[in-house]
Amino acid sequence: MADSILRLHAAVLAARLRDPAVSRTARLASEGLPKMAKKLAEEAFEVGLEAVQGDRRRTILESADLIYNLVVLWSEIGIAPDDVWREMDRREQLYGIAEKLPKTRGKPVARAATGRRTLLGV
Ligand SMILES: N=c1c2ncn([C@@H]3O[C@H](COP(=O)(O)OP(=O)(O)OP(=O)(O)O)[C@@H](O)[C@H]3O)c2ncn1[C@@H]1O[C@H](COP(=O)(O)O)[C@@H](O)[C@H]1O
Repeated sequence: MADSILRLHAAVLAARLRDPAVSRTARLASEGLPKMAKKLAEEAFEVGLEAVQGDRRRTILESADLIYNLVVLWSEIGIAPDDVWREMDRREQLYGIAEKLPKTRGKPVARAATGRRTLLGV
């Protein structure tokens, strides 16, 4: 899936330069960030709606639309997939460590270099 999103990101960057009359991506780019944000929110809602209605197939279709609109929005503000992958890796390493530590008051704790237990301020 990561490769698909990388290919989609490259295609979106290229499509932004095309004629808005023939490219949806170029049209979204010409309409600007508020329109992109609106479309992204709409698609997120549609994913949830189809899932609640039990329509697996349409949930998959709407999920692909959601990812497309997310990548279009990323392209508008200079976010590349790798930026998001790095954050996901950071969380995995952080929470992965936390999973091995006893939790206190519902929050994971981490053992500081000094050996003192501290709450993860995430
Ligand atoms: N991956 C996608 C992609 N996914 C979804 N969509 C568009 O997003 C629409 C789904 O959102 P909506 O249901 O809101 O669409 P809608 O019903 O037409 O609603 P409106 O926003 O038009 O009112 C689909 O009808 C597609 O037109 C996509 N359009 C383009 N791509 C890819 O983006 C790249 C650039 O393509 P162009 O934008 O066509 O140049 C190519 O690699 C394409 O494959």
